[in-house]
Amino acid sequence: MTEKKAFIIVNTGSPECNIPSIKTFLKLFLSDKHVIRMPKVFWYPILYGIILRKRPVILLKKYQEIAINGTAPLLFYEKQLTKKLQMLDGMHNIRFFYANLYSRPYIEDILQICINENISDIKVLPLFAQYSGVTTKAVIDKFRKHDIDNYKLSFITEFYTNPLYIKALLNKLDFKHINADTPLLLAYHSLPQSYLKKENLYIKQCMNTSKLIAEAIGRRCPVYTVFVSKFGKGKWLKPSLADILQKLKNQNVKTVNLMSPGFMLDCLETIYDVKRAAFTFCKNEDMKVNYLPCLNDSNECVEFIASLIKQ
Ligand SMILES: C=CC1=C(C)c2cc3[nH]c(cc4nc(cc5[nH]c(cc1n2)c(C)c5CCC(=O)O)C(CCC(=O)O)=C4C)c(C)c3C=C
Ligand SMILES: [Fe+2]
Repeated sequence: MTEKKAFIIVNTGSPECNIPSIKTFLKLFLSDKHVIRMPKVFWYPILYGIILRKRPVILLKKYQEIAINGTAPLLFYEKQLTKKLQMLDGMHNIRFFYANLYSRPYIEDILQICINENISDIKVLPLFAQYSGVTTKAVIDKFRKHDIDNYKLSFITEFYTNPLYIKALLNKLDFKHINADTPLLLAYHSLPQSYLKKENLYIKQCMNTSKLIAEAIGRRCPVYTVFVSKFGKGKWLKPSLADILQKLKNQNVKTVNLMSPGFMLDCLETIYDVKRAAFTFCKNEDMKVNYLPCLNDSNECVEFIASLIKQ
């Protein structure tokens, strides 16, 4: 009998556009020890007393604004990407799934399907190009917690050096707009500075991703690494997107290109904290911003993931 195989792409997830779903999503996200490293006795009063009361209302409006056909963009693209992978030639012996850390379908749900269907070889792709304890490790630990005898479990991580990933990102750039006067800003999710001792690898990998992109475009324009989506108080990784836009404004720069290689799929963070934040700044300052979407369900992204499966 041939071995049954599954390939699972995994992300943080996104809630449905209603308050209870957003509350559950935030509760799971912000109770995860990979994400919040403060002792629970100090953290829970803030989480339950303030965040879970106030933030869902603010987020509901944002998720409603960015929804695609009523669905959060991250969930929309995960579904599309999985469908396109399943339709690829030569992949009919593999079942493709998407799963999430903090929203439906949860990792546990997909693992249960694999068990029910006697799938014994499971390959997991956490959709984070740069390794972080917050994201990649959270995915690996969740799968390992449910590890069961008699099935093979493997992970594909830290794929930022993969030439097909870089090629897929480059494909988003319009080379007509790449010149010495038009800086390219590359956005990655920020982290609290207090995490840096353990997360040195993450920063190095973000910087190296930017270097690989700069080299691939022949250093034809200035390239800046920026960190976005600071959450709460305290010091986070810098420079922020706002810091660099202000610096470029002071240098009289008129146009910038902007993309988010730290995110495979467009989501609240890329649409609000990257795209909208830059548009708002540039509108006020009379600058132009070309926002380049994430890889999402593009053919180049499908081709890149297919190459990982064949490895
Ligand atoms: C301390 C809090 C957080 C850390 C650290 C953090 C790191 C981190 N996050 C991503 C990717 C995503 N984050 C997303 C949403 C999100 N992130 C946090 C908090 C931290 N993230 C919160 C509270 C939320 C929920 C939304 C909000 O309240 O602003 C998402 C999904 C967004 C969506 O569309 O639903 C992604 C993806 C990375 C890569 C990362 C560190 C490397
Ligand atoms: Fe986040």
